[in-house]
Amino acid sequence: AMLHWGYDEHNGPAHWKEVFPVANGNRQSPIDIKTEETKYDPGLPPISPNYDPTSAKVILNNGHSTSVEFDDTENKSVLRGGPLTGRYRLRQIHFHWGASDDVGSEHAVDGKKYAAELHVVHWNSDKYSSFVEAARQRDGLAVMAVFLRIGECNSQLKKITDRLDAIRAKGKQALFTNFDPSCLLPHSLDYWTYLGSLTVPPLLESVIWIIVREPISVSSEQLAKFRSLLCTAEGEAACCMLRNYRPPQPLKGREVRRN
Ligand SMILES: NS(=O)(=O)c1ccc(S(=O)(=O)c2ccccc2)s1
Ligand SMILES: [Zn+2]
Repeated sequence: AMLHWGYDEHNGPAHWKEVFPVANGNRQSPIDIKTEETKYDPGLPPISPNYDPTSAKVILNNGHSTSVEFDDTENKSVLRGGPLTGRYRLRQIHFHWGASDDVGSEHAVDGKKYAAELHVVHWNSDKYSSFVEAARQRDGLAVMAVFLRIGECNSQLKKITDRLDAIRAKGKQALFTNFDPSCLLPHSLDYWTYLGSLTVPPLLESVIWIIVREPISVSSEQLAKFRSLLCTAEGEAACCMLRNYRPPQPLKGREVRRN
């Protein structure tokens, strides 16, 4: 069976069930959102992110993606509203992309994949006392997803893509502060929402997904910088992080609501 999970032929999403049987569970993510089958819910309020730029700490290459990690020791940066009950504390943001611009997002919309997808990860700090505890609960995590489509250079995203050469190898991190991830959100925060899971091992079924419907732009050159990140540590034979998306999973009767 696979040694370390990844996105290659020998350790990719088709193999993950060998070590993480929940991969075949009833609320796996991502999904293909069939817009005609989504249900309008007039009771769904707007989502309201409220982030403090001083929460940002480091930018990291964890070998599977690049993430910006936030200080989540207090309720300084939280997401509330939408399908959520109470406050969900900002933990980290990260990205998914593909080997070419025509694929890369994890969620799809009527079978269409975007070039990449931003995930803004939060945990239920009103009900649980730690991220790790929350990650094991059905309502423990809330991930806001934003699609990236190929277009003009995204000046806000540039704050991240310009730092990637400092963290090329797996395990490398660099200081990254004074950053409010709201700057990456589109004008409209209209969304779809459904109950799902982490899209990476351990694939925990603890995520309330909030998929923002309006995409943001990214240039082809910016996206190429993500692909030049390495999945390997310094000193190891270099291997580029060409793709890191899981394909859509069975809906298994779940409802997708929209506001
Ligand atoms: N793609 S995703 O949004 O589902 C996701 C990937 C990784 C995380 S995590 O680092 O928060 C994390 C959370 C729990 C366990 C391990 C990592 S969340
Ligand atoms: Zn993700």
